[in-house]
Amino acid sequence: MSTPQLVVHRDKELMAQAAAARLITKIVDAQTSRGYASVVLTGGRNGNGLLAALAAAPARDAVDWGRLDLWWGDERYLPEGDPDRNDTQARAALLDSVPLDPARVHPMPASDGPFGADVEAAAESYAADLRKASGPENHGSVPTFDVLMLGVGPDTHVASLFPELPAVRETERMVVGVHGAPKPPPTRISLTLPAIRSAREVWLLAAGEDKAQAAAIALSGAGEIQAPAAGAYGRSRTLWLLDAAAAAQLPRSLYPPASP
Ligand SMILES: O=C(O)[C@H](O)[C@@H](O)[C@H](O)[C@H](O)COP(=O)(O)O
Repeated sequence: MSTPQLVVHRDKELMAQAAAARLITKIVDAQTSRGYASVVLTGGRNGNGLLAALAAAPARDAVDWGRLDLWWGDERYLPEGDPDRNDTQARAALLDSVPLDPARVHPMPASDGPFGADVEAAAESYAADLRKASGPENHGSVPTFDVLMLGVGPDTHVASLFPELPAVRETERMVVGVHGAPKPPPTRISLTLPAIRSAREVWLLAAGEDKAQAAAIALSGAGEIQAPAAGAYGRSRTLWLLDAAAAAQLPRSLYPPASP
C-alpha cells in the first residue's frame, strides 16, 4: 500500500493540464523502458477534462499512440455510442484524435451487445479480457497498469464503487456489475478495489469545491466501505491531483502549498 501523495493546483484547468503533462511523461517512460504502456481511463468531468487537456498538449505526440493499451475503470451500462457512456466521452475528448491501435483499446461491453441486460455476464467478459492480457508476473488476473486514473465523487465513490454498496465489498473478482448506483445511470460495470490496487500507480482526480468534503474524508483515515476513495491505492504510488477548491478542507499539514 503506497501512502497518498498530494499535489494541489491553483484551479481545475491547471490541474487538468498538469495531469495531462504528467500522463504523457509516464506513458513515454513506460514505452521507452518496456515498449508499451497500459493506462486505465476514468469517466466524469475531471477525467474527461484531463483527456481534453492531453489532446491540446504540445507534447501530445511524444506518445507512441500505437503502443498504448487503454482500459476503463468503469462504464455506464448503456447502448454503444450512447453520449452518456464513458468511452463515448473519452473518444470525443481525445481518442478519436490520435492514432491508437484499435486492438489495444478495450471499452467495457454495451447494453445492446451480446450480453443484453445481463450486466454480470458483461462484467465477467471484461474480467476474461483482462486475464487474457495479463502476464505471468500478474498472477493471471489483470495486466500491470502503469497508471489507473479515478475521478472522485462527492460521496467519495471511485469508478462505480459507491459507499456501502456490494461492489466496494468485493474481494475476489476483478470486475463486477453494479445495480442501483446513486449516480445515474443505475446499472454499471466497474473494476473492484483488488483490480484497482494491482496498478503500479493510482491517480485520483478531484477538482471543484464539491469534492472538498470527499477529499477530506477519504484522506482522513476513513474506511474503504464508507469511503471507497480511501481504498484506492497503487502498488508503488498513490497520487491525489487536486485543485485548491477541492483541497480546501484538508489539514494544511497534509499538502504542500498550491502550485504557483
Ligand atoms: O462513470 C462515472 O461517472 C465515473 O467513472 C465516476 O466514477 C466519476 O469519475 C466520478 O463520479 C467523478 O465525476 P466528476 O469528475 O464528473 O465529478
